[in-house]
Amino acid sequence: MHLLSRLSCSTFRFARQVTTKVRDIRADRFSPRYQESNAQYLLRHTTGKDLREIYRIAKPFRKLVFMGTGFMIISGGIFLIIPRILGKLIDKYGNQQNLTEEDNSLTMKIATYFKENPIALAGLLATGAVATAAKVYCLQIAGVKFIRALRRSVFSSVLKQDMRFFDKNIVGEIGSRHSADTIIVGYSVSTSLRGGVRALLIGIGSVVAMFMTSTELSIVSCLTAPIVLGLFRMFGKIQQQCTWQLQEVIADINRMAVERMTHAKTLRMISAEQRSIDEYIRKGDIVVEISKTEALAKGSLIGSFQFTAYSAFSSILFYGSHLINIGEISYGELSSFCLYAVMATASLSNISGFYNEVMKGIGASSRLLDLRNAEPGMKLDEGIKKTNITDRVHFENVSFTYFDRKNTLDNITFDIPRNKITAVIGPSGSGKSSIARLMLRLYDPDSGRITVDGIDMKDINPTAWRRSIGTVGQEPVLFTCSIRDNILLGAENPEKVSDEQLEEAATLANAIDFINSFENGFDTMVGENGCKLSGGQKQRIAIARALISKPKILILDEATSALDATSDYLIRMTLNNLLRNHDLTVLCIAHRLATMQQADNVVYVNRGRIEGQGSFEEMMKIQSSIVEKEARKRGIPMTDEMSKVLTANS
Ligand SMILES: Nc1ncnc2c1ncn2[C@@H]1O[C@H](COP(=O)(O)OP(=O)(O)OP(=O)(O)O)[C@@H](O)[C@H]1O
Repeated sequence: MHLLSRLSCSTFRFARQVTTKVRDIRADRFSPRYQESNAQYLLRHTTGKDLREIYRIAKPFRKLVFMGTGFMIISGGIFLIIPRILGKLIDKYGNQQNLTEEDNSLTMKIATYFKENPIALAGLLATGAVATAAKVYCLQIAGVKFIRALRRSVFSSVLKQDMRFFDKNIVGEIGSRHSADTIIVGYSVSTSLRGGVRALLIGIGSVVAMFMTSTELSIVSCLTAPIVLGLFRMFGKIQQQCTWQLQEVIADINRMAVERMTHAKTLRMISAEQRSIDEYIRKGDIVVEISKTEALAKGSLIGSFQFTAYSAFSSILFYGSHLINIGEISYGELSSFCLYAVMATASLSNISGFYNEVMKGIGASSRLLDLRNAEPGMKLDEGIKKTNITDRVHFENVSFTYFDRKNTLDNITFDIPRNKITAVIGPSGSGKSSIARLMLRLYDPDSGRITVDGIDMKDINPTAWRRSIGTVGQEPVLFTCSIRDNILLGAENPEKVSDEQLEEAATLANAIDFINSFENGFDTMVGENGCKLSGGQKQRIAIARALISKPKILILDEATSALDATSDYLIRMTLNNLLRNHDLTVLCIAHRLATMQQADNVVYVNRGRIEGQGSFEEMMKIQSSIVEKEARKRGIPMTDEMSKVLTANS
């Protein structure tokens, strides 16, 4: 007893040290974001609602789960009965001295039958093996289907979020969650659930069989149960904390690795490879550090468990041989008891693994369900389906601010009339692209309103509206597929677009010559984010993508900034032709007034406010006063050269 109490005291002391270590790692290394994700936080926030939701996602595959569980019961039952049969056979055919009475029990009859028909015993074992294989198959497929359903719902929910969601969240990390966390949840609902339910069934079955075989020996074995449970509780908790922390750090490492590998060219240009490698190694060190603590907790748990189990076995054997001597039990019964005790011990260890995996799965699922259930502020497909402009788009006292920023646009009022080119010019960071984003209804204004032919933009279906707009952004984004597929992404029904239409869009965008110069023409792969193309080529493909659906509205945000003077000129001519021959309304964003000669109306934006608007000629007249005002604001002496600044590069 004294030894036991000393042992438990030192174990508690050790556990306290490990817990403190975990806390220290957390405090030193993690931002509040990580701290929020610790075990208690996640458990507190994992509600019955989450579990019900997991059940709802898994519901379509319940047939497979039930079949798997059925096969598990069959195989578990077969393997549970075997030790009992073997024990009976040892007693009957092993010259047993203490067997005084004739055994007419059902188990003995079954044992005798199998002794006389060994092929039937082999058949029973084979049935158990087939049931095990079927169980693994059913539950594994259920797990894969569950992961697919969970991923699908998380992916579609993330893609349907409004822009403010993406401003607030780190996309790389969401990507990592989407791939890693779904696997963890899927693993816990399939593999660990399979192992856990099996361990639970076998564990309960073996304990019942132990009591049926010898109550006295069972009581002796059960004396160690509180120690085992205490050990599980202590070390299991530490292990859980480490596991959750590991998930957080690994998500961060993945995000960083993908980002740095994607931008390897930029890293090379700024010679930041080694710094990135060092950062990666530093983060990897944190993983090792947490893993060491986890391994220490795991090792201690297994070691103490082994110690307790062997002590219990020694007691069973000592006490069991005493019971044989006094004729309380037989050799066969002691053998059966030992086999059941081994099974119960193995189950207990499996149950602890299962508990850890399920806790891991619950932690991962609560984060995934948060993503899945996030409600977008703006519904993608609700509202009036407006797809053209009959009069004008009107910005009326519009103010707008991004998350964590102040006054991006401040009380702006201007018009974008139908069939005209409206240019928005102004210095960098003045809010020009934000106007384009509001026009696309990527965001809604904080105050004021934007109307299209008198209809408030907030009542317009964003998807239908955006489909009617062709957009070329400042940094054209291409996807990792062929030139053809990149252009077709702009079409509502790509399968209905003919090769002639594709070539027409490429010709209008002045892209056809370079596309034809490639060996595979439109089927040339553009590489990750178009890395196999030049900036100007990417921009021209983006212009072709914007033109493929023959939009009624075009938004060009510095759309020709990466083009040479000739390509720029040719595209401007194309737009002029389109304007003349088609019903086209254009919002064009540029830094310099000089590039906006074709504009019907020019709006000058500075620091989120409109500081002047009028025709190109009118704006040319007032531009030097704008530059002068700006120079005065910044305390720069005005020179003749500066008044030409807006016309530079014309
Ligand atoms: N997603 C965002 N979240 C927070 N702030 C943003 C976001 N996008 C832009 N901003 C900020 O809003 C302001 C206006 O940005 P905007 O992109 O509209 O400027 P711009 O006039 O188009 O600049 P540029 O000519 O350099 O492209 C800037 O101060 C910018 O830092």
